[in-house]
Amino acid sequence: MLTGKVAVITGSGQGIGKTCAETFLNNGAKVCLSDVVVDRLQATYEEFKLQYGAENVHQIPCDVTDKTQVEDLFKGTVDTFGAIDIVFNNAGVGIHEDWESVIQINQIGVIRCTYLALEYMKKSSKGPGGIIINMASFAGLCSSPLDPIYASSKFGVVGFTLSHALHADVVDSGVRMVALCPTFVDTTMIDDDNMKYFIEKIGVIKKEKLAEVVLEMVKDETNNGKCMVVTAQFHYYKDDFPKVEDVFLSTKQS
Ligand SMILES: NC(=O)c1ccc[n+]([C@@H]2O[C@H](COP(=O)([O-])OP(=O)(O)OC[C@H]3O[C@@H](n4cnc5c(N)ncnc54)[C@H](O)[C@@H]3O)[C@@H](O)[C@H]2O)c1
Ligand SMILES: CCCCC[C@H](O)/C=C/C=C\C/C=C\C/C=C\CCCC(=O)O
Repeated sequence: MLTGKVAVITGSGQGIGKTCAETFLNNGAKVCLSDVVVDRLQATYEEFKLQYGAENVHQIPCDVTDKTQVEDLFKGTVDTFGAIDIVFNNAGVGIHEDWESVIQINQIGVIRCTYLALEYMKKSSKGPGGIIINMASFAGLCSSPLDPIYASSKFGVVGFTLSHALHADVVDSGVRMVALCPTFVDTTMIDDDNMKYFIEKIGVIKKEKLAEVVLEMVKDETNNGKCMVVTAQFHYYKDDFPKVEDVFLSTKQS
């Protein structure tokens, strides 16, 4: 159970973010919903307020590419619920004509939210500690020619999360930093003819199943610096990323 815990989820007006919000609420957490699309956010907020009570759900519109809005998101959550224990940096876009905005939203947005959330969560700032889950993708672990920019943004999230988890600012902060790499999930993001071939080959993860894995990640207090891979068949922590000291210590000098 997550009773007494407070979660912030970016991009939670629909899709994976909305389903994870529902799973957190069902497990006793208070949730601050957030999205750049305000009418979608409002509709989800109204739905959850009826179901879970106004004391358990809050909404703050936020574009993760805007520093002031991200600051207002975390400050507003603390003002409302008193603290932040869980941040799910989920907001993202798929295939998009403006490649620079994909990097801005999917990669720089995650980095910005991580830095600002940490200020409210780390124990040295009298925060409660907790977990920051950064949404990447299986496309952040392998070459995927369908959209090199999307893949690049997600490789960036994996690299940032696994590296930042080991940084001095994080290791003693009481905050765990974890990356999430699912294959295709049943949201409108994958409504694209170019993906049909791949989807037929590897299948689709149900949002509800992914949300259960996210819940498992929240409850696992030993997962700092790990990367969770989720497929339609199974999920596991990928543990074969070399650390920089492993690379140098294992390299024979000629
Ligand atoms: N659906 C998949 O197959 C899949 C697989 C792996 C990873 N992902 C990742 O999961 C995340 C959620 O995707 P989804 O499938 O639920 O898609 P979705 O389109 O249903 O949801 C994404 C949400 O993010 C919001 N958003 C977009 N830009 C934003 C911004 N600048 N600021 C704040 N919110 C913004 C959207 O309004 C939307 O509500 C994304 O990061 C995506 O890359 C999706
Ligand atoms: C096996 C990769 C599954 C990635 C799912 C993903 O995050 C959903 C993304 C939706 C749109 C993004 C655009 C590109 C798809 C990325 C990878 C497809 C893999 C196929 C390939 O290019 O070889």
